[in-house]
Amino acid sequence: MPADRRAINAPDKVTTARHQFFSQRKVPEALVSTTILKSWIRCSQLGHDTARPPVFEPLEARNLRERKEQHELLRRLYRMELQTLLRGARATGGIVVLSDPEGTVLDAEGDVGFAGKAATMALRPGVVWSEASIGTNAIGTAIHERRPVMVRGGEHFHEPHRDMSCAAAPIFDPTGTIMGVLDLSSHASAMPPATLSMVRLIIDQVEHRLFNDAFNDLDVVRFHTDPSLLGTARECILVFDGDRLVAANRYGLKSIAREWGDIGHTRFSDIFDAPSPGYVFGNSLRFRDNGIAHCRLHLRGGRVVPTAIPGAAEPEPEPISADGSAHDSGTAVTEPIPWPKPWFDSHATVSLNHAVRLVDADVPLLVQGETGSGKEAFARAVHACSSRADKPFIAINCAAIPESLIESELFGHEEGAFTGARKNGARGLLREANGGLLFLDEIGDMPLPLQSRLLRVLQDRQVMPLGGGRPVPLDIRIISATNQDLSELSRESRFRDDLYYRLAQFTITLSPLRERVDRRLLIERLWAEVSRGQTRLPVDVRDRLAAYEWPGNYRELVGALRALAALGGANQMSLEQCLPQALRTPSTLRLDSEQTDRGLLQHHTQDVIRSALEEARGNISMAARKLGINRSTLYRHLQRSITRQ
Ligand SMILES: Nc1ncnc2c1ncn2[C@@H]1O[C@H](COP(=O)(O)OP(=O)(O)OP(=O)(O)O)[C@@H](O)[C@H]1O
Repeated sequence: MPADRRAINAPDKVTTARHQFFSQRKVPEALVSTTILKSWIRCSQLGHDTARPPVFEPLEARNLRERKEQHELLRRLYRMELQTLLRGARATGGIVVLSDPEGTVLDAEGDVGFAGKAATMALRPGVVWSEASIGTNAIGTAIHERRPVMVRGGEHFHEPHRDMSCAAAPIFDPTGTIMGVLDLSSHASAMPPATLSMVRLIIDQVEHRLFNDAFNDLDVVRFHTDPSLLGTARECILVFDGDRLVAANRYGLKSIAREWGDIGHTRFSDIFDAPSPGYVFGNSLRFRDNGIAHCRLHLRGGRVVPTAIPGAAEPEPEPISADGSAHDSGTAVTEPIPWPKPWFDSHATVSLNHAVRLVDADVPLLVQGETGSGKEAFARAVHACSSRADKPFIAINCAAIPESLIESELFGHEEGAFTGARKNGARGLLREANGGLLFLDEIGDMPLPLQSRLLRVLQDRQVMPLGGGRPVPLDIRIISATNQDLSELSRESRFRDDLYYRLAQFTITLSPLRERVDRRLLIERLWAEVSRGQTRLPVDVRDRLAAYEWPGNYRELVGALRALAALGGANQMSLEQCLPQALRTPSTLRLDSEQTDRGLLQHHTQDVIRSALEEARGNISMAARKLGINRSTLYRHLQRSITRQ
């Protein structure tokens, strides 16, 4: 038989597969995709018989109308894309079909000729195209698989459907629930393989629109490594409530290697190098693995973090004067310099993650650190990332309240409890913090008698206001902070050791700013905030700032940067001139960190060489072999260290 006749008469793979599966009850090997094969198996188990047409009952007109109303948002989004879809359908002489999440066809339009034929095959509004109802088909199988599916000709379960091919993809809402399915169907032979890609592109648009004007009360992070894709349907979108991922688009999930099921269980700090979106500034987002993406943040309350996306400029905010009223943009008024957000390094971020878990698990924390090292900022970040983020955060500075008032401030009082008591009494800060987090700053300065009272409150989990009244149950999480050595104070009996053990069930020590290795980066970020991104910090000024000891830690640094921005930001003075006095005196500067690094490296190299020589009992060749370098290199190192000494 000539080759061409053989080709014409040979059954195609799908026909062979159907014969093996439906007639011979065999599993066809490599003739159809596993998606189709699995669907055939499912449909057989559901009792479908390929020889008989499926039995279905279309919805009555009234029920169909109701169903359409129920899915009005889906249909509106679909209609926005309809013209493009119809162009695609016309090209293949096919129809566009929209179904609800159960597979009920809501709308079907396109080529009149094919629409008539499709209707005879039951592909018309009101009919449910689930696998259970119709057998293997693109709509039902896409719903089952939760992904785009193409079903061509004989891949359909039932014989009558062999005449058509369908490409369908589910539309996901931002939490991963299927909202509906979009399908393009045409004559079996007319469907080009690219049809499914086109359906996917349309779905991208529909899903992207779901984020417009939504989530105003949450933080929306839009990002992409390619800045030109920001603002398009292919940008990655993640939505956070505090630090918890609560919604996303498919691109967002894919970029962070997560799935729909991870929504609600993933924290911002699991992915990015910051505790929550509120801690990101500017238009770059750093991943934990150090990758960088361009981003655009819409923080809760409608605040948009400024970015520099071409063609997507944000409207200029109206200038606000110190008293809060808007003023003419022409008036030369000095605007208040912003207070920058804390920017944690990787050590503090790890501690933050631990702290959030501990606080959520009701384990009291003690945060230690020098003055200005960010203890309160840290506690606030813990609160913002904890499950109590929407509950109160009450900070009490035990050193700042006069001793005579601490008791009533903390525990509250009844009316007339003491001379000067408030008219209707006071709830007290402990009760203000009920349900939320209490931050006891400078706990080491709490007077001893009050320590006993606080201990009792913590043990009994209830507070009794001064002057009597009924005890009030308390549900608070506690973070205490100190810049003193609390264990030392307790050894000297200046702090109750039982209270110490109660409050310090886990201790976190924040490092001083001078020990932070990414000081240059930190300074640049803080500067970008205080200068509103309008001036660049000269490299030498940045390096001087980075090299300073900063005894007042972040508080001092932030103060200096704000002063620099106020004086030099508008270029009235050079930034160099505006440096604080202490920074203009070279003796207060530490070694430049690169020099320090170089010194450490040299020191380390000498150590390694010394021990290799010791092990080799002074034998240069053997020591060089141990070190994996040649003898001349080792001689050069030895020569250098001798000249240095
Ligand atoms: N990691 C950080 N990055 C940038 N700024 C920070 C950081 N931590 C704290 N700050 C800023 O430094 C200032 C002082 O911080 P904070 O009050 O938290 O320090 P503290 O350790 O509680 O001080 P004290 O010991 O005096 O109570 C604040 O303006 C805060 O926003």
